[in-house]
Amino acid sequence: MAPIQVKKICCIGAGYVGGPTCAVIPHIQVTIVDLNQQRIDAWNSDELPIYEPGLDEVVKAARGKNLFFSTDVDKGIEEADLIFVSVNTPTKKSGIGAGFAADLKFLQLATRRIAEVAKSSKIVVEKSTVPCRTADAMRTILEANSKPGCHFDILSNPEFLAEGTAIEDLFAPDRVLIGSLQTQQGKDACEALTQVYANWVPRDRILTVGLWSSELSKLAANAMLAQRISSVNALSAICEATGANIDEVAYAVGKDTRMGSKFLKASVGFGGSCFQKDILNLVYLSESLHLPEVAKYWRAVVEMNEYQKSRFANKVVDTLFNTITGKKIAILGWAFKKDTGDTRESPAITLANHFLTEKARINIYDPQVSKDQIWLDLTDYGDIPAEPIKPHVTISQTVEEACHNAEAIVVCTEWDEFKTLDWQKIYDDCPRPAFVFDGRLILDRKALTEIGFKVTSIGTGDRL
Ligand SMILES: NC(=O)c1ccc[n+]([C@@H]2O[C@H](COP(=O)([O-])OP(=O)(O)OC[C@H]3O[C@@H](n4cnc5c(N)ncnc54)[C@H](O)[C@@H]3O)[C@@H](O)[C@H]2O)c1
Ligand SMILES: O=c1ccn([C@@H]2O[C@H](COP(=O)(O)OP(=O)(O)O[C@H]3O[C@H](CO)[C@@H](O)[C@H](O)[C@H]3O)[C@@H](O)[C@H]2O)c(=O)[nH]1
Repeated sequence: MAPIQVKKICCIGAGYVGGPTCAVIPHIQVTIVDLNQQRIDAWNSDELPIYEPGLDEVVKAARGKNLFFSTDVDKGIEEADLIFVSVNTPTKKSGIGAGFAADLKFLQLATRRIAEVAKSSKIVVEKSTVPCRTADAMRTILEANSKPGCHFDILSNPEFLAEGTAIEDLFAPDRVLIGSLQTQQGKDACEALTQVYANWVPRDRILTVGLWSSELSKLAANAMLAQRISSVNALSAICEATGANIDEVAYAVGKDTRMGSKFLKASVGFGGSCFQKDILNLVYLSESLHLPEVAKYWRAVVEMNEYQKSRFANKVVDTLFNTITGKKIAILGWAFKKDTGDTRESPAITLANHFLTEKARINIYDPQVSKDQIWLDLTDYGDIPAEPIKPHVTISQTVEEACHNAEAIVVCTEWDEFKTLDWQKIYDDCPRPAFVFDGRLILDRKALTEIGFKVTSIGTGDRL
C-alpha cells in the first residue's frame, strides 16, 4: 500500500501548545480551530494571544499562506486528514479523583466532535498531555459515533516544548515522540506523522514507540524534571542552615556527566500549568493501579514545592521582624518563569496571597502580565471577592514605581531586566533597613549588600 501522505492538518485547541506547534509546520496547510472566538480573533490580529519570543515572526510569515485560525471547528475537522487534539487537560476540581486526576472533558468533547463530523478516515493525534491509556477511551468514542466507512487511527504525540523557549524547542527539538498501536495500520499512521515532522526534524530525533509508552513518557519526563527542582530546592534549605551555597552545590553536582547541569536552579518553587498537574496525574494513576508507595514518592515532589514556597514566604515575614502588617512589599515578576506572560500556578500568586493574609500592602510589577490577568489570579478567577483586597494591592507599570517606599523587594520571576536595574537608585527610594529577597538567585548579592540592602537569597547561608 502507498504511504499515507498528509495534505491537510487541523489542530483543535489554539492555546500555548496548539498555536506555536502548528505555526512551525512548513508547506502543509494547517488550520487551528478553537471554540474561543476572542482567542481566534487575537491569533488573526497583530496582538497574538500569547507572548513567546520569536512567535510573532513565525505566525506572521505563515498566516494566510499555509496557516489559518478559525472558530469553524467542523469545517477544520472535515477537511483534514490528520487532526491534532491540543485542548486543555486541567486537574479535576470535583468528583472522583478531584485534585489529582486529569479532567478529560475537553478532550472527550473534541473527540466526539471529530466522530460526529468526519465523513472520511482520519489520523487523530493526542497532543494534549493525558493519562496512560487515554487513547483507548478516544478509540471507543470514535468507533461508537463514526459514520460507516470512516476509520480512525489514533497516535500519541506528546509535546515537550517549554514556555519562553517554545519556538527554539519546536524548530530543534531534543526528540519528537510518536506512539502508535503496533499493528500495520498503526505503523502506517505513525509513518505519515513521521513524514510531517521529517520536513524539519532529523529522522534520528523522531522516536516511535508503543501508544502506552508514549503517553506515560510525557508524564514521566515532567515528573523527573520537577523532581530535579524539588531535589535542589530541598538542598537549598540545608544550604541556608549550614552556610553552603546552592549555586555552588548545583554546579558541583551538575558537572557529573551522568547528571548534567541543566534544571538545577534553586528557586522559590516551580510553577506553570504542567508540572504540578502532571505529577498529580501520575499520583492518581499510581493509586488507581494500587501502587501506594509509588504514589507517595511522586506526591512528595509536589509537597516539597509547596514547602519551598511557604518557607520563602515565612522567611520574608521572619526577616521583617515577624510582622509585615501594613508594610509595603514589592513583588518583582508575576509570570511563572521569564519570557512568558503565562501565570498559571505561578509561585508569585502563592506569595502574594501569603503576604495579603499577613495584611501587607503589595506592589506588583511584571513586564508581560496584564493588570487584568493579575486581578484574575488574585481573585482566583472571581471566586474571591476583589473589594477587600483592593486597598492592599497596587499594580505598577515600572520596577521603580513598584519599589518606591517598599520595605521589602521580593524577586519572584527571573526576568533578565531585574539583573541590570539601577539598584542604588532603588535603595535611595526605600526606607531603612531595606530588604531584598532573591527567590531566583539572579541578583548580585555582594553588590547589593555593598549598596546597603539586607539581602536574603534562596539557598545561601549567612555564615561565611
Ligand atoms: N503549555 C505548555 O507549555 C504545554 C506544553 C506541553 C504540553 N502541554 C499540554 O498541552 C495541552 C494544551 O495545553 P495549553 O497550555 O495549550 O492549553 P490552553 O488552555 O492554552 O489551550 C487549550 C485550548 O483548547 C480550547 N478548547 C478546549 N476544548 C475545545 C473543544 N472541544 N473544541 C475546540 N477548542 C477547544 C480552549 O478554548 C483553549 O483555547 C494540555 O494537555 C497541556 O498539559 C502544555
Ligand atoms: O532549574 C530550574 C528550571 C525550572 N524551574 C521552574 O520550573 C517551572 C517550569 O519551568 P519549565 O520547565 O522551564 O517551563 P514549562 O513551560 O512549564 O515546561 C515544562 O512543562 C511543559 C509542559 O508539559 C513541558 O513540555 C516541558 O518540557 C517542561 O519543561 C518554572 O516555574 C521555572 O521557573 C526552576 O525553578 N529551576
